[in-house]
Amino acid sequence: MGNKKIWIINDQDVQYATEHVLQILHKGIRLKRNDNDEVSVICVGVNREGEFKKLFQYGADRVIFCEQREGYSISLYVKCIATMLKDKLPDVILFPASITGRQTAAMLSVRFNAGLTACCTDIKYDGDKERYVFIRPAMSESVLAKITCINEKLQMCTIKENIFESRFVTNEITFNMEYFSYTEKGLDKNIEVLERKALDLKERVDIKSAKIVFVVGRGMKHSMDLCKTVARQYGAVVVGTKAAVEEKMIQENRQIGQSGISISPDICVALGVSGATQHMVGIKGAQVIIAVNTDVNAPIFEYSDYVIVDKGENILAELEK
Ligand SMILES: Cc1cc2nc3c(=O)[nH]c(=O)nc-3n(C[C@H](O)[C@H](O)[C@H](O)COP(=O)(O)OP(=O)(O)OC[C@H]3O[C@@H](n4cnc5c(N)ncnc54)[C@H](O)[C@@H]3O)c2cc1C
Repeated sequence: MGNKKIWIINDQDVQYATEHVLQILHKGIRLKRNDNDEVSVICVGVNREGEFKKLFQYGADRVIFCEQREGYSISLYVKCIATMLKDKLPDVILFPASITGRQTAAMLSVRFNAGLTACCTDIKYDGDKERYVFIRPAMSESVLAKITCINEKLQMCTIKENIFESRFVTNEITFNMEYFSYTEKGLDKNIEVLERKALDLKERVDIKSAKIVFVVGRGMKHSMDLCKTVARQYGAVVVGTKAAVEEKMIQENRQIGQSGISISPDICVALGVSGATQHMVGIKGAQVIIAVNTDVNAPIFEYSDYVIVDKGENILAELEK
């Protein structure tokens, strides 16, 4: 039973010590069985000493850094980390379940034939089997699956934000930096970044800390303008179901539920939402749920504090100031 190398892959190319990464870092530290196990954070991108310092303050034993000045490209990112992997052979790799993290984890797991568990809610180490055990809800949250990779040594998982807590460890740090060099050959470069554009600020809403949300479902397909107008009047953020995303009523980053985000607002007004379990897991933290649905038997009513059997449009018209 050798010493374990626990890796955390950063999903950013400038700001490395994000809250999400610090949360995963704290989990990585708790997976150490003794002082010889080592937790490393892997950073690919721009040299940022202040960010590295924060990673050490939050408990990283080592930062492995590969400088890439050309900006983010998934192919470069994956190839760079793959080269590091071959060289340094970690035992377990934890990724943020962000778009970049998920893409990178999927591509690397195929390349290395490694086990990959998506969206873990906990990780343990089984000393008898010398394997990590990845825990996550399955079958509509009715069971907790414990997943172990039995075929390959390398094991990976992705972790959503706010599953673990970050924890400041110390100001007395050692800058244990390891520099890694990777240069992509011109011909290998099959993706070119033409333009980098920041998201429209209007779209950067802080959904997680919203106090009032209007959740729209497919039933509101023809009433989105009215819904947005009324939401604005009440200072509410408009989010929705997977069906609402598929119908292009809202953007993907506003999807609530199992494959989206979880919210815990003070008031959640659900309009035209049927109440599928995959959706309800994302709003179960709401203080008060008010559901409006034309179907008296809509499952969402079972989870709601107030129910209104009516068209969503009628209720919005009543609410409009
Ligand atoms: C692996 C997996 C992951 C998933 N992840 C998610 C997830 O993260 N988030 C998510 O939301 N879903 C998720 N789903 C999909 C989920 O199972 C449901 O299909 C989805 O939530 C249904 O969305 P909906 O309620 O908007 O649509 P529908 O089920 O079509 O419901 C529409 C509702 O609107 C009502 N209605 C119709 N007209 C009106 C009106 N004028 N006024 C008021 N009510 C009206 C209807 O009675 C109905 O109840 C997932 C599914 C799977 C298999």
